Amino acid sequence: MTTQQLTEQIRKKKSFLCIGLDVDLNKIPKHLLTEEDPIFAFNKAIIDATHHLCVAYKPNTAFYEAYGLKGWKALEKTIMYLNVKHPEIFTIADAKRGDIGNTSRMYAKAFLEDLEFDSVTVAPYMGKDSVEPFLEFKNKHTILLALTSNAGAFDFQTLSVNQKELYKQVLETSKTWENSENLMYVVGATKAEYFADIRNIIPEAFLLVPGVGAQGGNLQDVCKYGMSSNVGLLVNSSRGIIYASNRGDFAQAAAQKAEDLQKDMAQELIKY
Ligand SMILES: O=c1ccn([C@@H]2O[C@H](COP(=O)(O)O)[C@@H](O)[C@H]2O)c(=O)[nH]1
Repeated sequence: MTTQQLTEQIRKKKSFLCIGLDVDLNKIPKHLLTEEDPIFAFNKAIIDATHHLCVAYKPNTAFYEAYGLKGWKALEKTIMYLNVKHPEIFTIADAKRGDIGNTSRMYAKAFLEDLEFDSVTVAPYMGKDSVEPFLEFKNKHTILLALTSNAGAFDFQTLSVNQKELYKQVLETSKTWENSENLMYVVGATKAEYFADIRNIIPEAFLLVPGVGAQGGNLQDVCKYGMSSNVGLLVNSSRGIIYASNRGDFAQAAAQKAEDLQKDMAQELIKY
């Protein structure tokens, strides 16, 4: 999917919501545990109830890898279901990969070619040759960790390197890489005061913004400083939506939470 198509979907649905599919078998409704594939059954119900309210889904691969082969199968079924039933929805493999080039190429193939995700999250720490193999895929996107939502972001990302904060150096340097037009960036909603500086360096790039809902980030602040002329934001909520209820009404409860966020987003889209 191109970023232009993504912006069109955002305008059409009046939403830049990304729903995180972080499935924990200890948190899903008990009655689903008797299903042949409880993870997929949960995801399918959530997708069926929410697809009209969001423009992206983001399974965090940790929640699938933790269940071994069964988890990976459930991830494969989920992405296939999305690609067949809702090809207009942007998909993100939140895998946070990155290794020497030879290995990154295999990660890129796994997520962008084999599983056919639209994008994958990648850590910048190993530099240019670890990221460029992901960028080679046409109309696919590499979402680089820039300034993450957790407290540990201040351990390294905001440290000064040659008089510049490291996350700013990541933004600047990554713009020089081959096929850098395929880059998006992760910036946490909990760091809204940094968005203006970030937009000075990357005015139009799409930002994946986790941290509203369970982590306490504020949507209005993110939009005030982070929205670009093409919107340029995908705001993610995972636990705050998918675990709204653990009873029979879980999918409707998730849809209600997603609709609350979508309505707030529609208001923000009018403002900017
Ligand atoms: O900086 C980051 C990068 C990734 N994440 C991931 O996003 C979701 C957030 O889940 P919530 O339940 O809405 O808090 C999760 O998969 C994280 O691993 C992030 O939170 N911050």
